[in-house]
Amino acid sequence: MIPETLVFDDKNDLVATAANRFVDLVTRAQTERGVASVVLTGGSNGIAILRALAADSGDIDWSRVELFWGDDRFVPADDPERNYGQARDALLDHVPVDPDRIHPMAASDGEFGDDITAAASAYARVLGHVGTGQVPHFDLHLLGMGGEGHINSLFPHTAATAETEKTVVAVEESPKPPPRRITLTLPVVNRSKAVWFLVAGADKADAVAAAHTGASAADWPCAGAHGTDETVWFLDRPAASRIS
Ligand SMILES: O=C1O[C@H](COP(=O)(O)O)[C@@H](O)[C@H](O)[C@H]1O
Repeated sequence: MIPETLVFDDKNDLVATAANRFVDLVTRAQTERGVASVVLTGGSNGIAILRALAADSGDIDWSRVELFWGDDRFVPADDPERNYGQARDALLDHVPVDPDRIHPMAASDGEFGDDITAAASAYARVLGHVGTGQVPHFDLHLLGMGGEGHINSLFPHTAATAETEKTVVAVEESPKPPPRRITLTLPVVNRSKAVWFLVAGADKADAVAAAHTGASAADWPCAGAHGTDETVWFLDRPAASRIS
């Protein structure tokens, strides 16, 4: 399926448009299936869209949204690096989400202590136990992206990016700090109906171009992610500068 690529003059417009489409997609999923399932991401734009939704989330019924994370940093719960904590500050503390439908990854001082492998396995069980007993076909998976093309905590030329069986893996030596992370794998990302990339900045232009020209996921992990129904790239002009 050909991805949809939207280019914005202004990063604020990128975030505002993605937030509006988030509202449309989630309310449509709720009308069709009752509950909408969404995978959140960290990073600058991943958190900016949550702030926009805290200000205006239209007709979303937050009690019927199931929330997961694509990755998180394996640090103490109160560490500002936690994607979950940032999502709480930006959105979750401001809307009436059902606490039973919020599924964060474990922190390094949580119930699995410092055992990151146990924490990753536990998240795989969480994915399997919500709803149908199978890993969900998420309605939406949001993705930020690094300049080297990483998505979630899937970095180029790593075992995590090459994983084809496990749904969730531990990353012990992330090239981007902090080094210890938990991440969904590409087979799980690609079960999502919609995959949206939220990308701004000239430092991301090479990775955007690689993903648009059929690069390998090993070289550019972003190139290996796509939705079953739609893949949308929300780009600012500098990030889009190397695609025609
Ligand atoms: O480390 C991470 O980085 C990416 C992208 O971050 P950005 O600030 O360059 O947009 C993010 O999507 C991922 O969840 C996070 O753990």
